[in-house]
Amino acid sequence: MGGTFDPIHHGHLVAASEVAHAFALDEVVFVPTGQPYQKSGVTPSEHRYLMTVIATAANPRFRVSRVDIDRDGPTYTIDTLRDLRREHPDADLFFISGADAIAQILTWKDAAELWNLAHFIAVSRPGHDLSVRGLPKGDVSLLEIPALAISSTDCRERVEHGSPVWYLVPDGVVQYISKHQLYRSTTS
Ligand SMILES: Nc1ncnc2c1ncn2[C@@H]1O[C@H](COP(=O)(O)OP(=O)(O)OP(=O)(O)O)[C@@H](O)[C@H]1O
Ligand SMILES: O=C(O)c1ccc[n+]([C@@H]2O[C@H](COP(=O)([O-])O)[C@@H](O)[C@H]2O)c1
Repeated sequence: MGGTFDPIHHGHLVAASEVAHAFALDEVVFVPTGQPYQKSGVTPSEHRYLMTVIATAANPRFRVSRVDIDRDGPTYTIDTLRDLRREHPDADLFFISGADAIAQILTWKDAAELWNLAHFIAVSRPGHDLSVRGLPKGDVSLLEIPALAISSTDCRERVEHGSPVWYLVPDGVVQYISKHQLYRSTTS
């Protein structure tokens, strides 16, 4: 599952857990982006990586990969999947993403080649249509998951305004955000 995870929240974790169950996956690899070229003002990757490690540590089937944060330059899924294929030459690879991300996938770098590298699984997300119109049949699966209307943007804004993020993100992530004073406005 690729994501910026700024911060990781329970929407991500429920999506990963539901897909792992539905597709009988051996493990889910969370891959925090290094430089998500379509987003600005993103928190340094080591913070996002460590929050992802904290959030997934208790689940023996969850793992976090550094392939994207250790690669220089903008993060493209084509490179993520090639790196993961190199690490796991015999694995069946699935790429998990939300309905909002899957809607954009044809705009991603080398989109036509992505389908040869993994099977794509799009999960439902409140506020976004779950549809594979225009995407290659057979290469993308859709999965309805319990709706959690949580976004990283909302979590960041809550912290900035002094509102709680308890139960939106795992407890360890609440504590990590507080310890490192992430998402505080620099002007206040
Ligand atoms: N609540 C959710 N339910 C289902 N999928 C989600 C949810 N939140 C995020 N996702 C999916 O998880 C992947 C990684 O998401 P990302 O790290 O960008 O989180 P985000 O909450 O969308 O962040 P931001 O608000 O900063 O854009 C994306 O494919 C996204 O669609
Ligand atoms: O490959 C691309 O061009 C591309 C463009 C936008 C997003 N992605 C990937 O989509 C995943 C979700 O991204 P984000 O920024 O919404 O968290 C993450 O793994 C990104 O690397 C990939």
